Amino acid sequence: MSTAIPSVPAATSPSATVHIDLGERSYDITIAAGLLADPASFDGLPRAAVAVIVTNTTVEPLYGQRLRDCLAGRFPAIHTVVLPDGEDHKDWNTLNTVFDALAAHGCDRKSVLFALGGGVIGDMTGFAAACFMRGIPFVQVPTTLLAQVDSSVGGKTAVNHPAGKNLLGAFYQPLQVVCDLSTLATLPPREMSAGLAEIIKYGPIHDMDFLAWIETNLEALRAGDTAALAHAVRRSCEIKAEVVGADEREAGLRAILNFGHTFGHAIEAGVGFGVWLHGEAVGCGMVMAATLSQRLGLVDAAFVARLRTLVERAGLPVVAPRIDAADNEGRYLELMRGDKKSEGGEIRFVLIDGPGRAVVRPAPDALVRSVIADCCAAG
Ligand SMILES: NC(=O)c1ccc[n+]([C@@H]2O[C@H](COP(=O)([O-])OP(=O)(O)OC[C@H]3O[C@@H](n4cnc5c(N)ncnc54)[C@H](O)[C@@H]3O)[C@@H](O)[C@H]2O)c1
Ligand SMILES: O=C(O)C(=O)C[C@@H](O)[C@H](O)[C@H](O)COP(=O)(O)O
Ligand SMILES: [Zn+2]
Repeated sequence: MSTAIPSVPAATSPSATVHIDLGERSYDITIAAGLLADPASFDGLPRAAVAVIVTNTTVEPLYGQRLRDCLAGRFPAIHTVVLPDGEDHKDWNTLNTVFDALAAHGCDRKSVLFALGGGVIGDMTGFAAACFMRGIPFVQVPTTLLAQVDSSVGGKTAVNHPAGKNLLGAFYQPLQVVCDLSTLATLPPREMSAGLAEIIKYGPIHDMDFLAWIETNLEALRAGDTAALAHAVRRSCEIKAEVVGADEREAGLRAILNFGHTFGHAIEAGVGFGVWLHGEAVGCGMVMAATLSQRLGLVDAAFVARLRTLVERAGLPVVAPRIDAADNEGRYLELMRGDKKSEGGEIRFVLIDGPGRAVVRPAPDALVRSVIADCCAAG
């Protein structure tokens, strides 16, 4: 029996280049297994005296030398800055240690930074590049699924603040994004699941055919099948490039990429950064946002159930944590009022108003409270 959606589309090539066009600037996202074994992967880059690789204690022993070997013929001096691992280190203090290293290594405006790691390293390196000498070039070399399908593309860079997720940051684009799919072979299953959350996100907000493809290919993706991963990374980057190309600085459309994040960021901050992975919080946040969409009459119960089932199948939590023993709903609302999409203290949610279509709008507090109460673990 044949199905309408093949398990991996015949057109999927093991390698692809996605172009992101931002008007005055543009860059390529190259996707293939083995890019870190080939110096030609970095052929488009300018030559400079100094390159600095920013990575962490987990990724450096896995891929640091491969990247240094790739860059050796291009940069006379290559330095490596190894940061502590974890979302709880995505902060101003750790960022400051990057500035210290750039100054100590005599970096100038032509020096090139390389972000080698997941989204935490990518966001911090990008922000460091945006700030140092008012802006130096940087390259994204994402090594997690989440970073390859989302964080390395589009130029949002940031660190966290105790008052909120990604509160300090800049829009600052990389020169190039190099996604070596073979790095995903060492990624723990929990981190693969976290990446799947951001892949699933692209379905409800933009492409229901892609959602159906993910449903069919979920086991292959979780097993690390290269052809399936190549398609998921390519399609995710295509959608993100299209959205960011239309609205680089989130004046409007780009906010749809925040589906699941209003609730999700409240979860991350509420339980403490690093306790729930970003992708876990986004997965659960998407179920909460879809539930709110249903209660506003925008989608039906079957849509919410379909999304919830997929999030659960991806190995992600679908029951939200309690974040305050005395006033759980109040604490969620308080954290969400500090979200970057809020206006005048009014929370604006990314909601689904039809399969494959998102809208950004406020919702009555009482309704939001009912969603939090029903989606959270029992007290
Ligand atoms: N800028 C954006 O548009 C954007 C988009 C989505 C998420 N983010 C941010 O990205 C961060 C989450 O990124 P993440 O999920 O990649 O988390 P992460 O950067 O913490 O990486 C996850 C874990 O995997 C390890 N790791 C990385 N590559 C590995 C590999 N190949 N093999 C084995 N282990 C590896 C890391 O050391 C870390 O322990 C959050 O801070 C989130 O806010 C930013
Ligand atoms: O690129 C975007 O735009 C996104 O919103 C992608 C999100 O997945 C990502 O987590 C982003 O960092 C969230 O940004 P924020 O502005 O809500 O902090
Ligand atoms: Zn995200």
